[in-house]
Amino acid sequence: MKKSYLLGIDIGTSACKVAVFDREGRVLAAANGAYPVYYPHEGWAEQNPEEWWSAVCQATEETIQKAGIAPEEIAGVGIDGQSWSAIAIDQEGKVLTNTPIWMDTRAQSICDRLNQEIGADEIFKISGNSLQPSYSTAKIIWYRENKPEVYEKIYKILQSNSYIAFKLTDAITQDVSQGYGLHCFDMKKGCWDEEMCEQLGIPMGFLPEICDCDHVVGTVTAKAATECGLAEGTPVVAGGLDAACGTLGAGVIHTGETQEQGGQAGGMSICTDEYKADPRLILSYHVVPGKWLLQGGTTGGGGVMRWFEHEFADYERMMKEQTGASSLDQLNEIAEKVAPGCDGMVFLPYMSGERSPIWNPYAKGVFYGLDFAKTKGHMVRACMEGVALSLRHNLEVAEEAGADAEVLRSMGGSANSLLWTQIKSDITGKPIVVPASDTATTLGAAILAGVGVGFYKDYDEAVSLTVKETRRHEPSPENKAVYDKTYQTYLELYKSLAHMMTAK
Ligand SMILES: Nc1ncnc2c1ncn2[C@@H]1O[C@H](COP(=O)(O)OP(=O)(O)O)[C@@H](O)[C@H]1O
Ligand SMILES: O=C(CO)[C@@H](O)[C@H](O)COP(=O)(O)O
Repeated sequence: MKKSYLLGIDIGTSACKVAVFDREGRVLAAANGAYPVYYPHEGWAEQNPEEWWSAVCQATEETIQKAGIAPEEIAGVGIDGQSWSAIAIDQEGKVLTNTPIWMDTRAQSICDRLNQEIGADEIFKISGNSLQPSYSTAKIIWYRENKPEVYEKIYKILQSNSYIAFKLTDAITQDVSQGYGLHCFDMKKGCWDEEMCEQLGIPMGFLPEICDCDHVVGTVTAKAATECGLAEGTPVVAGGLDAACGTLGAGVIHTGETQEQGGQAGGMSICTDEYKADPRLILSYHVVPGKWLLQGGTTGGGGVMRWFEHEFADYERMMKEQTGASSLDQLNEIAEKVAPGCDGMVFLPYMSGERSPIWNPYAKGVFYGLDFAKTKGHMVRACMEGVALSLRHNLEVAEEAGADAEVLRSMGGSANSLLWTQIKSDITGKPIVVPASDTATTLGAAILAGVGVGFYKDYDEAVSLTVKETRRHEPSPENKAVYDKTYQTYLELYKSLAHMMTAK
């Protein structure tokens, strides 16, 4: 049977997305599978990888069925996933406990201790990243100190995409783009650093061998085929970090090109061909060989709207039954009626502490500027502007680090909002191109599979065939002038409140 299609799987924070693409990047069908984030204590955020797998199985079956193709027509599968998991599996491949995810900051005191003992500069020199609790590193040590019954059974530590690759193929892998989660990963050489592993107290035996993201790690097993509806024997590539796959799926593969992301998390990734680290930012390898991504990664992105909708949109959900407009679309409508600058309201989007560039796990979300004249529309718009202000903050720090962004290429669910994308363009003063919103990340994963199985000659060919511009936003100089003032308030607000945002 002719192998004409590629399948991409994305382990996002709010849901897994699966999509099947043809060679030109057209989406034949897509499906989502939702799962919860558990917040058992303040600062904790966990997910159950077995729930990811169930969601992947359901969404993959649904996608193939909706596409109306035979599973045998799929030439390859690529998987991408959220960063900084610490999925502990035993010798039989059983998940030993829920994994703390990238939003989880429970291990702050372990980071403080290691930064003191080893030296924050020494750790940064090897890893290109400052040691913070959101990364995988301290989570593994947390198991040792707080869950010895789990720790003593650990065979390997996996990342989100490598766990799904394992469920599909039985192969235990670690791709190069997710290496940045561990501070014993040498960010200049792209391999584990044995000495730093030892200093940090991470057994080398826990860490799978590093491979390229487009490396075929195995084929779908008979068991996985029955569970998820793929054909036994379909090649699976290692895949990579979701932000990096979304970057590829948004067409960012050359130095200086920049992705802007609005999934649960927000931020941006600037593509570079030289090692350029800054302790205030995040550095990873791109999924495209020979490139790095200098990232701004915030905790509040699309997730802010998701939270707002969940807590405050009962009315809009009720109205959906009458008008057919989704609650998110209705929130966009009321926000659009409010002027840029939100009549002085400012929102700090630090909804799970904050990652770059302030790195404060105790930071909190703040609405500033409420009065009796303010409406729900003001609150929605302030949320959108706050996320865009954190994007500008990261871009300015990246500029200080020597990485300038000119045009931003958006990806993730937030790019569905024309208003939010325009706000981001106005606040940053940068043009924004939108190739695809919901399917950019799965497209990136599918491209990795395509390059891995020889469906595409190289990344240039894959991107030129599959990535199309769907719309473009130009910054408005008038709005930018208003937002320049809002930005100063935003910075000032955190500076004034930071002394209250500390450990209890
Ligand atoms: N029309 C919209 N307006 C505003 N936000 C939206 C809209 N559509 C989707 N989003 C946001 O996109 C986010 C989901 O993006 P997605 O890329 O699927 O996330 P993840 O990969 O983290 O699961 C949600 O948090 C949601 O609030
Ligand atoms: O940390 C990063 C990238 O470095 C985040 O992008 C997370 O990987 C979460 O991704 P989403 O669930 O928001 O897509």
